[in-house]
This record gives sequence, structure tokens and C-alpha cells, in this order.
Amino acid sequence: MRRLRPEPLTPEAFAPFGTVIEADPASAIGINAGFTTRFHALAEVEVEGGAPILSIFRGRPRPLVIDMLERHPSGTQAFVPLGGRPWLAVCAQAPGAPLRAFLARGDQGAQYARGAWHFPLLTLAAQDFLVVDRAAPERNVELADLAEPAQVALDG
Ligand SMILES: NC(=O)N[C@@H](O)C(=O)O
Ligand code: NI
Repeated sequence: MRRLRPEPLTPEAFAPFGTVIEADPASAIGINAGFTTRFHALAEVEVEGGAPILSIFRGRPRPLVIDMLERHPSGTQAFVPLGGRPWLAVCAQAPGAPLRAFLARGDQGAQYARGAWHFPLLTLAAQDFLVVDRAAPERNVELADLAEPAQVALDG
């Protein structure tokens, strides 16, 4: 099985797939008499039809084998870890295109752009995630099996 080495999650590297959600000093605004810092407008939620919703995903570690991808044509999908533990965002420009694995710190979230091909939630430790995506009666997911699965290699 091919091995997939993760790279650090950075806004620049992740840009083809979406937006990194992290406390970027450039977006910091002092509010609440200086007792709170607002890191403003880190990502824009997009939904076509339906409504944006917030959910909690209780993630548990799973085998790091990437054998399929999915995408959500009608909306963005954001994941923000609540447990402060690292997780992986695995993406590709298309099911047959090269896979990219991003190692996210526990203080980093990521929003997949509308239609961005990604592997479902992949956490490296059991933790909850705040998830912002789209609610609507009809399904908003396309699935694709990978002809050649990949094993994410954390050992370098
Ligand atoms: N199934 C579901 O709601 N979650 C996936 O879209 C995912 O990316 O984890
Ligand atoms: Ni998804």
C-alpha cells in the first residue's frame, strides 16, 4: 500500500482545499474591555439551500487507511477540535489526483471548501469536534472509492 506522509497544516498549503481556522494574530481584535480577543472572520460558511448548522462530532481514532474520499457540493464543512489533540485532514483535487495529508495541531481547525474532496473526520486521539456544515433534507455528499488505498505514515 502506498504511504502518505503528512505535512503541517498551513493556510498556504491547505488553500486549494479550504481554509485553516486558527488564532491568527493578524485577525485579532480586542473586545469586552480587553478581556477577550476576537480572531475575526477566520472562514466564511457557504451553504446553497438549507441552512448552516453547528454539530458536535465525537471522533475516535481509526486505522489511518485512506480508501475513499467524499465531498459536499452544496456547502462548506468546518472541523474545530475541542479536545486540543492533533488530527489529520486528508484531501485531493479529485479522487484520482495525488492525496495530500495535513497534520493539524490541536489548536487548529479547518474548513473544507464547497466540493472539496476529503476523507471523513480522522482524529489521532479521541476528542469532540465542533462541525459547521449544511442542513437540508436532501443528501449533500458524493463518495468515491480509491483504486489504490494509502496508509498515512506518521513516523516520517
Ligand atoms: N458524515 C458526516 O457528516 N461527516 C463527513 O462529512 C466528514 O467529513 O466527516
Ligand atoms: Ni465531510
